[in-house]
Amino acid sequence: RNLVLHHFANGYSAVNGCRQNETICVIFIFVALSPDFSWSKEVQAKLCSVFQLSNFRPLQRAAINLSMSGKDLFLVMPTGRGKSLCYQLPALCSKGFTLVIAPLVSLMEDQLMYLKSVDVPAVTLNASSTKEDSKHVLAGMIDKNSPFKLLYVTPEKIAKSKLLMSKLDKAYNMGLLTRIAVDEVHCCSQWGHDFRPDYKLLGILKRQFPKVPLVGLTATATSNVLKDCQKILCVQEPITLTAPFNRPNLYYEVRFKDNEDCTDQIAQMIRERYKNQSGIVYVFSQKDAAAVATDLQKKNILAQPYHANMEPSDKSLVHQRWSSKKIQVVVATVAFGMGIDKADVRFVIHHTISKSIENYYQESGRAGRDDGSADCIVFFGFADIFRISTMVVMENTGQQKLQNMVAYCQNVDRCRRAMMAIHFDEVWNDDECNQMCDVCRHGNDYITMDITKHARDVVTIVEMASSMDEKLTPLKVCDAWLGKGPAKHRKTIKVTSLSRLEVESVIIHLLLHGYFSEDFSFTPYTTHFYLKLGRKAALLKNGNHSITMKMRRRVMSPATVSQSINSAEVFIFHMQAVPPADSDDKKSFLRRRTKKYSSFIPYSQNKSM
Ligand SMILES: Nc1ncnc2c1ncn2[C@@H]1O[C@H](COP(=O)(O)OP(=O)(O)OP(=O)(O)O)[C@@H](O)[C@H]1O
Repeated sequence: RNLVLHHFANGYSAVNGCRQNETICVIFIFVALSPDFSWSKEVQAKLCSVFQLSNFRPLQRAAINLSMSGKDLFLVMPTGRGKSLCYQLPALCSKGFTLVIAPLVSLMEDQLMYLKSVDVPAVTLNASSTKEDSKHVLAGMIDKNSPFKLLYVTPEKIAKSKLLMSKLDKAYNMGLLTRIAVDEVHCCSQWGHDFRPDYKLLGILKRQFPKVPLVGLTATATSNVLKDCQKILCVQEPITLTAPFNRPNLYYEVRFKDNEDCTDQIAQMIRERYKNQSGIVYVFSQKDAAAVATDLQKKNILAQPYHANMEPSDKSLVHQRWSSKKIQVVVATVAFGMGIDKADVRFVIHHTISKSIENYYQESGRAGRDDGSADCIVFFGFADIFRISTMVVMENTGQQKLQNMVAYCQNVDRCRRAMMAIHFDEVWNDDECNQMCDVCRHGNDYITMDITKHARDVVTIVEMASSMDEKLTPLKVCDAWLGKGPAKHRKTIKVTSLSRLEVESVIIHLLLHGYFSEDFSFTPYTTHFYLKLGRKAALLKNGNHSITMKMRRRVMSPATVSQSINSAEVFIFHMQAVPPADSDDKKSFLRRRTKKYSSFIPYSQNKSM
């Protein structure tokens, strides 16, 4: 047991979400790490001769051995680490065939193309299969000589095709249905980031074929999501293998959008820093995909849009052109995702924040699959928060997940990996980041501000509006506070001296901490987001209540920096010099220095790669 724990402690693997006795689970995995099973020689030989790989990556051997020995398994492994091998190799080393459930036809086609290239017989049954193909596949399922080793189907097919279920039944009774693999298993759970209703019906597989081992694969699932998947799939006591979530080669950074459009900045980065390198720019909507791609093209960048509303042939053309480096950048909505297996993606830039940390981890994880360094940069814009908030308004935990993503972006003092680790139930030691996030690299780039007075002022604006039966969008609150609102309000409002970015940061802080909350209003065509007083707003009536927030120096105007004169660390960290004793000199000294902060060199350009 100590040996196993030592192995885990060194990052090779981890176990969680196990309902079994932990010791038994650990022993299973310990045993599974052994290279001495009856199938081990064949597995090793086919790894080299068929898949042309020389070694297993962490957890692959354990997953394959557990699956070969008939255990039900959940495998949580970061995107691009080689989950597919964990069911493809066992399929090849067993009699009969493995049934693979995958969410997208395009994903299956990519897999089939790959398997064909390595001579592994695999077929698919989906809505676009011809009659002839379907007939051939259905006959093959009950052929003792198994003409294929893997059968890919969509969950819809399982739910809708009685013919398929009856053939599976026959194959089961003949002992030919050897294994079931459920790819992107988190799609079963409504709590996951990509729920698909047809996945909910997959419990039928374990109920009908209880003796067939099932492996569920995903790149991102919290233990709660996995528990939900276990229930939905009717799997009694699966072993869960969780690879460490960390991708040490990815550099995480958040940049503030200081005006609504950050496309110029993105274009500059692509032309200079990422010259001739492949990447993805994720955007919020189909309209944004087209607009940003056009903007980049105008700047002589080979970019093309990709979104769900395009013809399938156009989508695969963009994918192919990008994979073969005919274009440099895909400007995509989240529709460009599952099944993207390009190894040398050097940057994933989010033009708009993702709707949750899980989504962000997954989307940004498409960078650096070859283990080379890659950048994951997200542009954090005030207005985007509310666009996304109205989009996820019907989702169960949509607002909470979005708030976590916003907190990730607003954060200035915690390692970004540490923030992600919380979502994957991992304990993270910040030292291990190795300065591969903007916070760890520029850790002291923030000031703690007392924002109590500011909070009172802005809360009063919303309170006043509400007493006049007026609803204010967050943008209107900003404008009003900056003295730019309708003339009738100006006399009563205490205009702030904060800059626009500071105003936005304070409002976000108050929203995240319950001083404001969201107030949605629905019309037949759209959903509006208004700010209303939150559960903690009343605390501000108490003279002793105070609120502090940490803010990046770069975001702060000279006025604010000098307001937070308590920030002796400003002098120590940045100036490495003793500030003038005289307070006027001190202020002008600060002003000079702050000017410098606002012209910070972008982080990723600052790093040596
Ligand atoms: N042991 C290995 N050694 C080297 N490369 C490997 C190994 N196993 C898998 N790979 C390669 O890693 C790449 C990603 O594999 P795969 O598509 O299975 O990842 P994945 O974990 O399923 O990712 P996703 O979550 O995006 O579906 C493939 O190109 C595959 O050939």
